[in-house]
Amino acid sequence: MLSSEALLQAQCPTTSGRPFQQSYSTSLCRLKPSRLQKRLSARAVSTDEDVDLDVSVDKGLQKLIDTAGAGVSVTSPDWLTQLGRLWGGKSDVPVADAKAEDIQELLGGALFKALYKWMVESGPVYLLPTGPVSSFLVVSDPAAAKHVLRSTDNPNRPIYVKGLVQEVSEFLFGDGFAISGGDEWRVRRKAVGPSLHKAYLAEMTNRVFGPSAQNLCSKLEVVARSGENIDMEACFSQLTLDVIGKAVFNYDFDALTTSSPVIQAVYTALKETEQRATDVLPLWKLSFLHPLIPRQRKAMEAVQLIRATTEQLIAKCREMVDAEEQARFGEDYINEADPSVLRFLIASRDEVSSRQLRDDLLSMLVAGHETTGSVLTWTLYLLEQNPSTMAKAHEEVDRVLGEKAQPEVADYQQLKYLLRCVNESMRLYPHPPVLLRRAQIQDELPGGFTVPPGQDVMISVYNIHHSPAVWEDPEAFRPERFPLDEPVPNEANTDYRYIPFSGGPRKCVGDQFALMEAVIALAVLLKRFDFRMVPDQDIGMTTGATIHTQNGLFMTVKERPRQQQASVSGKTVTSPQPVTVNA
Ligand code: HEM
Repeated sequence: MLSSEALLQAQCPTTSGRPFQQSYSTSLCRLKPSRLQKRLSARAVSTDEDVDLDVSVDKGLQKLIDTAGAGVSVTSPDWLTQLGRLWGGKSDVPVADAKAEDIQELLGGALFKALYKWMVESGPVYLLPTGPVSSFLVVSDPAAAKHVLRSTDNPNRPIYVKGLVQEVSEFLFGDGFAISGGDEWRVRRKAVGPSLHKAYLAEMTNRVFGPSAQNLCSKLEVVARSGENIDMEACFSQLTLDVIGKAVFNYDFDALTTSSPVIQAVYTALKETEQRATDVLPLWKLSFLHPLIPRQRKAMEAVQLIRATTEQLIAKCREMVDAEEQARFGEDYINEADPSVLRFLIASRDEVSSRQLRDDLLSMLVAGHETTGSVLTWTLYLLEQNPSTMAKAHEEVDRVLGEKAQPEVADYQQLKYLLRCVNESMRLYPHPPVLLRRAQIQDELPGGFTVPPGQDVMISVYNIHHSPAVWEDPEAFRPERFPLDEPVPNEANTDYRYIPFSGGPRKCVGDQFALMEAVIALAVLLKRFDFRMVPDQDIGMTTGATIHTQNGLFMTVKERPRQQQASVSGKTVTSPQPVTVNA
């Protein structure tokens, strides 16, 4: 295997340190706006030719707007590449040869796949022009990714910030700590992080992860009896909303049995953040236009729904916390009736505004829902596609669970192979597939690339995880590449070759929560059922912050032979207990 440094040197000569963005902006500013707009309109591509707009914007711009609120992003048509070449100065950083047709077939699909193609052509560090005054420095090298991630919001090395992520998702996360930076972020992260302590995760295992998965089993039982098929991606999205609702707010969305508008709202809002990041003309920056643009209207409606839900839940919880409980607050504080993150934060008497609390909790709701849902979707898909791996997973689940219908914490620790299946699935399908950062000052990446101040950097986790220079046989689903007697893979023990939860100070705060939730859900489901893909299905791939299928993941479900299943009446089984706000 090539080391990351060797890969950099072999494929990418060093740059002379030209400030990329500055050279684009100054050069392009010389173009008359009307000419520029004409060019943009001519090249803009859309998947929806019949966009129905009730706004009076320029015809050419209409194609950039997606009334569906999902699916259309426009990035780097080839004239921008040519401009990149023309005004690229003396820099040796390769400019991606992005052709409109490369993008066209991926629109509404998996745009991050184009990043892979350009990595193969241009090397692990290249420049991707994305607009008249913007570009991304795309990084697909573990050493460079490690450097950037560890220098983000690092008080000792404050080089990178979230930058564009903050700009494009502020409408959703507001003051939430997932997008803030500097001291503001540090204080909030210190307050929220401890809420996910070990005792809390153990409590979640028994009260939330297992019982919620059992609720999904009840739904699947009906499907198994009828012989119909079911969209497992939708099921996992419902399951993870139920889990995060109970874990963060002690609230049961009951998404598995009633349709919850929050699911669509979260998807619409996340898709909007992605679209904002890749729009050639950032109309979203003109907030006075929002009421006139259907896509923006939809996004704002989605955010209002999520905020209103969060505010109601906080108000209910505030009423319940009394002084006695606050006095009992300690590092591993758990309220027996309500062990939620919300209760923890209110009981900690954290001096924080209602808005800050709302946005922090909203951050956790959004960050912890779709991500785990997508991990479950792709893990089940990969297991179904690889029968020998599925057989090993079944064997482990049956052996470890025995008569139990759901694992306890000690069992979770024994479900090592299933955890490696989840780890490997997150290598092949990382959520999100790219991480964004912005350089605040000039920097130099390992390998000698100079990053000018203000440069947006896109770390392609997907590329790192799929690069043949980093992984042997990268496209194969092989959980065995992470041996059971070695530590669970993470960014530190793989030297940033494996970064599904990011790394450095901004690493995911819910990584252990998510792994436990996913493994427990899969164990409960595999114990009970056999899953088969509906034949001749084109599941496709698209993104909305996480990697989704395009058409759902339809499966038939069959109860496994009785002797392998748990005895639901057995003493070891923790029966599902619905969590309610008033509990
Ligand atoms: C498998 C599921 C999950 C995946 C793949 C995932 C992935 C990530 C990644 C990659 C980041 C870092 C983004 C960056 O560096 O720009 C992140 C941040 C974050 N995640 Fe997760 N996450 C998952 C589950 C969760 C859960 C369950 C929660 C909450 C309980 C959560 C809460 C957060 C928060 C609050 C942040 C922001 C942290 C900060 O900026 O300090 N995530 N997640």
